[in-house]
Amino acid sequence: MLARTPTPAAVPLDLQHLTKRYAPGLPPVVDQLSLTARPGELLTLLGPSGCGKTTTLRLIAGLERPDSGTISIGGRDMSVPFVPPERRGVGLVFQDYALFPHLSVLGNVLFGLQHLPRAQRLPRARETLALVGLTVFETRMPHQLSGGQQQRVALARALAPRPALLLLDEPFSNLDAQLRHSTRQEVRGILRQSGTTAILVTHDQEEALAFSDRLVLMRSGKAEQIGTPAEVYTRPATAFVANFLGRSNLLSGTADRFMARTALGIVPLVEAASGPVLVSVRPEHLAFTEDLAGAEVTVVAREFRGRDATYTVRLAAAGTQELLVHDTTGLIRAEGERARIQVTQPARPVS
Ligand SMILES: Nc1ncnc2c1ncn2[C@@H]1O[C@H](COP(=O)(O)OP(=O)(O)OP(=O)(O)O)[C@@H](O)[C@H]1O
Repeated sequence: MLARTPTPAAVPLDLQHLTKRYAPGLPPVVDQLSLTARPGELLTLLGPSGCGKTTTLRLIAGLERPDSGTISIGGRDMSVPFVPPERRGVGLVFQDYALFPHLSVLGNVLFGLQHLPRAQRLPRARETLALVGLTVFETRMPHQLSGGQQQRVALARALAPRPALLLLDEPFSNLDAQLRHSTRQEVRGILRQSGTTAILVTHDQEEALAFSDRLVLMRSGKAEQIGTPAEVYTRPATAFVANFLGRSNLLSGTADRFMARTALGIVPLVEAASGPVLVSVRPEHLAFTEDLAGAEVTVVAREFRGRDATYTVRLAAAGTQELLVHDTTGLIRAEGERARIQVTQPARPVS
């Protein structure tokens, strides 16, 4: 890739109590959403289908008007008076790259630069193509490029005007698994290099964990939890977050400070709690043990993946309760086999 080209300082986004209903009387699809993106941050809106991710992005872009709440981009209020999409300094990249088929790669990137003085357009377009590593393809037509290359052209077209904020709506979902992975890493590198603040929408938890500096876990239009991927994964605030981000075992029990009594025995807790509690234990935080203090289980099913395996086990002390145990020892256990398991890391109480 060519040398880094200077771009203006990235300008953050601030949403306060943003609310949007598509029809009066219906529940809001974006509900009192407040969040702030830091300069240069890659922030992901993650959540199940219909939770309001795309609507939030459309509100930020100015393609929808909020019912209440405020949007400010680079410290500038977008709501009163309403700032139209083309005046927001925002770049958009969608799922279907939507390149102009009759324009070359260079032509596609130049298209968004009509507002610049003529002499600046070509150098800016070429500089941006260099940033995304497509200089040698500038005369190609879109149909002569791979899906990943087309997506990089779409990114270059959105980045060329140097937007204060880049909005990416499921931009990798049309790519096959391998290309998706590499394109995602490339795009992440390009955004980092250009210092762009970006908001990504995805329903793919692995993508959100790999791409983001912080993620916003959305549910029914609200932010259920905001944090770094590690924070949200290791310390899910709610059972919904624990289940949505990776697999999780939820156990009910009774807490007394940093311990909870559960069907698995005494489980240490990352934070103090008291009384009835639900704890989230990741499958990788459970292990088979020879220790007689371990909880008795019967192996119900095995998902063998070569390097590791996930077992479904039934707890002897809890009737039908089943747990997932991630195992990296390589020791194969048969279905129906009896074994013991223990918790290897403190668990998190969730609401
Ligand atoms: N123009 C519209 N008119 C009425 N309802 C809409 C409109 N656009 C979206 N909705 C509804 O608003 C809710 C949120 O939609 P939105 O597209 O924001 O969700 P999402 O989280 O992006 O979902 P997905 O991951 O499936 O794209 C859904 O119930 C959807 O049906």
